[in-house]
Amino acid sequence: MQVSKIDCRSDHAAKNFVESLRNTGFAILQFHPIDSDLVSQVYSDWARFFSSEGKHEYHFNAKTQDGFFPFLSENAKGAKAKDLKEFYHYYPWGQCPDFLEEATSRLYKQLNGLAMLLLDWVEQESPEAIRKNYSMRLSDMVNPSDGTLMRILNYPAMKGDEVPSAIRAAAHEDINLLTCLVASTEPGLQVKDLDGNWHDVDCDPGSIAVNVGDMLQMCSDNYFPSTTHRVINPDTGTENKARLSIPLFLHPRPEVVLSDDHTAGTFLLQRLKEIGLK
Ligand SMILES: O=C(O)CCC(=O)C(=O)O
Ligand SMILES: [Fe+2]
Repeated sequence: MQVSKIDCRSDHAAKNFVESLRNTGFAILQFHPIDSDLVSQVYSDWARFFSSEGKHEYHFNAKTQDGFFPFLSENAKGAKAKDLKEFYHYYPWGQCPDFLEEATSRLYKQLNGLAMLLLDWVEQESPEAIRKNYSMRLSDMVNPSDGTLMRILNYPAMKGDEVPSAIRAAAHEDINLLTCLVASTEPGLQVKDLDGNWHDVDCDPGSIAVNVGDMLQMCSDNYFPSTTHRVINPDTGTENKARLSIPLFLHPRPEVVLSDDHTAGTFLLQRLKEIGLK
């Protein structure tokens, strides 16, 4: 299983992108419009945040879910051990340290803009029989939406005393419609094929990985697969560095209908309970 790399400048970008989502649940974007200097700045600013004790003053709000989630807060659905990560949920309306606000909000806006284009590509390239299941245009489900969040993740260097079964991010599927993941500066992301084998996602620094979440799988009647993925631990020695990554999770407004059984709101609540965040 090889996740395709898409040149966003190509005339065939939309078709190739959607074909890759359909086949693997993932696509890697190259030559995309996200400003790489901004990405570098956001990474170095947040590395500073995670290395400071001040981070604990921004502890997440359990009701609104914005803020800092300390190390070992979250487990993947059904996983016993907690993931070896700490992270921050950034929403434009939520709490954010002053020194991070300007660059972080700029990156949020850029990623959100890219995501609208990608949803239009998905819409345009969906077969008519699938498109008719969408309760509205896909981009209208999330534009605007207070639920879309940017997660800044820090996987600290391994200390050697971790629970043996714990990994950086245990196998999971994303809950939301589509995820735009700013490539990490370190490897580790893997995707699972239908036979249960794991494959490295060859996501060079500078690229953006995009993947289908459960909500798009649901509203496309399983046409697009919400593929299982995980982040594995580094080898010990020189490979053992902290790893940062930044996914933007596109969440429709709560009242948006996804299927006969679920709105985005009811589905999200069910999943947050399953992963220990509610
Ligand atoms: O860190 C990564 O590369 C992936 C993170 C991820 O899959 C998630 O937070 O849902
Ligand atoms: Fe994920």
